[in-house]
Amino acid sequence: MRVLLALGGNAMTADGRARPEDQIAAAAVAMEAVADLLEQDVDVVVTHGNGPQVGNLLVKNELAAAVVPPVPLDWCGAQTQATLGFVLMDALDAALARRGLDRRTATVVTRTLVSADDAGFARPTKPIGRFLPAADAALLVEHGETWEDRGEKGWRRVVASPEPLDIIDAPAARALVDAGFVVIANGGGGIPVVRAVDGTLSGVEAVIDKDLGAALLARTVDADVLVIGTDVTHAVLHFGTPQARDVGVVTAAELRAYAADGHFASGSMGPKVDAACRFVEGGGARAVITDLAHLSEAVTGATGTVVVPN
Ligand SMILES: NC(=O)OP(=O)(O)O
Repeated sequence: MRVLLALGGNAMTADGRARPEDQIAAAAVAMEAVADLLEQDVDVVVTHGNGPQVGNLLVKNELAAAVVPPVPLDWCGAQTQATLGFVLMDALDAALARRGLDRRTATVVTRTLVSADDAGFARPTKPIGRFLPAADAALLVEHGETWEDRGEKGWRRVVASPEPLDIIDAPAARALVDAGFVVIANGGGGIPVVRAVDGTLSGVEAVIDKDLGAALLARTVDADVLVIGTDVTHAVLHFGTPQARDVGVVTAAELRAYAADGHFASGSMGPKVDAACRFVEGGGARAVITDLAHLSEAVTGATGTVVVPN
């Protein structure tokens, strides 16, 4: 069995501040689960989010712009692929060594094609970086940024998030998987690039949704199961109300109907549900949404929100 494991950027950052020590601790938990699966002869490919991390890098760039040249958002995304790849490889190598497993790990810097005409460029939807109180966010809106009320945690900056169309570097990831490497690829949904009429690629300032990128990568590497690791054990109906109810085993059609009824927040559970449905609608056997502590059980469908074909 081959599994694509998508780790949430928020789940990797404890309180959302994305301190290095929190990310290292979360990577250790997640990579123990990966090592468990490898020990059971399950083939694992890993991808990860970068929302908190790429937002923090953008702020550092902006604050330091008078001192050193700032870099664009797609460069920040590329930097998060390298940093999180490094953290995950260190954690995975340690977990493999404890079990005496002889596997090599590799991170692929991954570009993902988007359309320059994508409606997402005109309407920012992807939450990144830290949460702020409404008054602080209002000041940044006056400076031209787009911020959105994200509920009880506060306001969060939103940026363009075009649809992922093609994972340019999937062949490299696939070759490494086939050669026996445990591969980390398409972090942050991939570095968004557009193709000019002459065929050349160039980065664009956006952050792709990593769950939608994961659904595409999972099909590209022929994964049987997509597991989306986040900070909750299940998708929840009537979230935050006395009627709240975990979603267990569900068909893609049933889950899409719940989504159409407004049960899942945009930029949060919404894209995870969409990605899970896309994966099974495209031929995947099962997609599971759960937290980092339940990753290895989730692969068999024993826990979490388990999305199955209609
Ligand atoms: N790129 C992305 O979707 O990251 P998060 O999962 O951290 O929001």
